[in-house]
Amino acid sequence: QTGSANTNPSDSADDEYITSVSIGTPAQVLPLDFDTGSSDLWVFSSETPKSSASGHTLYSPSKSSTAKKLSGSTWSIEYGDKSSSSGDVYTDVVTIGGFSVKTQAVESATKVSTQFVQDTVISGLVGLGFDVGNQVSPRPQKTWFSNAANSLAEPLFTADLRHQETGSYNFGFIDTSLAKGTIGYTPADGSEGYWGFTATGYSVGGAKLNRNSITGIADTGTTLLLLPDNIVDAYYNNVESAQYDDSQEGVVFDCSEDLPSFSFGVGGQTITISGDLLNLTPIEEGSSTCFGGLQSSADIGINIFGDVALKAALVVFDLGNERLGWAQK
Ligand SMILES: CN(C)c1ccc(C(=O)NN)cc1
Repeated sequence: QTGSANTNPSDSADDEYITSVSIGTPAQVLPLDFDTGSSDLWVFSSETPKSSASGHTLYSPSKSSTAKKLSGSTWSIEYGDKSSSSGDVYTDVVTIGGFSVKTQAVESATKVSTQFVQDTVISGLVGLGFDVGNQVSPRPQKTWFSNAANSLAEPLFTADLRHQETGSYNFGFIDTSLAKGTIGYTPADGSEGYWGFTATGYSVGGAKLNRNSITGIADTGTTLLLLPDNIVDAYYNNVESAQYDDSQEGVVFDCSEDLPSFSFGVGGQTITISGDLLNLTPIEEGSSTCFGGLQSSADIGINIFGDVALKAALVVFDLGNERLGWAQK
């Protein structure tokens, strides 16, 4: 068996990617953010305070004949950007891309931070990280993919995120036609719950790869490519108008400037992110100052290959072989 779901950028900056997920009987369809950087499936629900829930599509367990309360279980999660949510837990049928998991832990939010309240284009997250990262207590729950893996044709999924166009999450199969290059594989370290890996080097503007290990995570739930300062500086030294903007908390530059590409080595392949993909968006509507897709990871303590990097590739999240595959797109 397999599953295939379309995913769409949430806005003109490709801030997030939205995928429709069906929960319960009859089906309640919610727009969710697939997140390989976390391991909880949580949703805005009938239990979310009305003032926080306004504008969001809600899951109502009381209206689902297959919903069951997971008594005594609660959850609480905080993300890298300090956003957070918490609540209680149901089990219900969850269908993604035509593949159904009958008894999936659906974490219902009784509290959500302002970042989520304001982000009305999504009604929750689908964690696609490793089960060790699940935040349900007293008994951690499995992710949707972990529950599905044994029934899928192959225990893997792929992410094909695109700039301003529809992409896909495929489960149980690899559609190699989505890629231009060969898929290069490298070991994945799931011990922290993330899809951790090590890139072998980087280059700016098509130059020869500087060999240096960059350990980070492949995170569909993070917008930016976040790397060490020495690499960020090496890149922006090639962007004449680049400067650090305190209010924006990142490097900005003239939108009219042609940006160099940025490449990284992984699994024996080189993934090249075009300059266009590295110009994320004007800092404000109509501004001629643009915000960079590559920013520093110094304040986070972990390097994150977020959507800016993932958009340049077809990425294979191979649980069965504990490895990540990358192919140029
Ligand atoms: C506030 N929102 C929508 C978030 C979504 C995802 C994340 C995240 O760190 N994922 N790895 C943080 C915040």
